[in-house]
Amino acid sequence: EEDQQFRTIFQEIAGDDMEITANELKNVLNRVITKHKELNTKGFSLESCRSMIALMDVSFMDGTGRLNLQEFRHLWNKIKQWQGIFKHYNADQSGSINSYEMRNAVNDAGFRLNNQLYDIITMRYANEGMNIDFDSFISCLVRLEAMFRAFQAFDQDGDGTIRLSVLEWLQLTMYA
Ligand SMILES: O=C(O)/C(S)=C/c1c[nH]c2cc(Br)ccc12
Ligand SMILES: [Ca+2]
Repeated sequence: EEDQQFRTIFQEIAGDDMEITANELKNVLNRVITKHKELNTKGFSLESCRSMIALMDVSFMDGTGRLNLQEFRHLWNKIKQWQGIFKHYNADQSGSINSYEMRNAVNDAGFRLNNQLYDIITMRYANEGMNIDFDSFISCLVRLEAMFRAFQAFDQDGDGTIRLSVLEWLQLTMYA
């Protein structure tokens, strides 16, 4: 039942081609965002939406440049889960969280990183005040989760290491 409802939403956004483009994703995410004033964000840029689609492509191994139902459902459920974590740390409704809260939020999202990675995330996603706004927060977690999934997809024997030629490496890093 809930799945049918979701399929209907997807169909409405995707249109007859049954695939969601970056522009369609931007429209639907920003429409939802306007209903959540406490997120205090201007919404996702087209560039962030392109990146989210590429990351779903990479982690679902189907480079279509658009979201099919499976990819959209995964992304939608992840954003829904992660926005809840963001709201928990955005108690003052400032619309951003600091690097210490980010470390806890990343942990709450189920990721176990090392100090160097937390610093890298702050450097890459925080603003000059060392705070991370909602869209940066979501963009960071979408990338983190997609890169974990892509590694697991490459690590067939599960030994924790992967072998990539330079061109395979470039395909991954240039697209995602
Ligand atoms: O506050 C809630 O109960 C829900 S269901 C929030 C959201 C559920 N999906 C979302 C996507 C974006 Br973008 C922003 C907020 C939400
Ligand atoms: Ca795709």
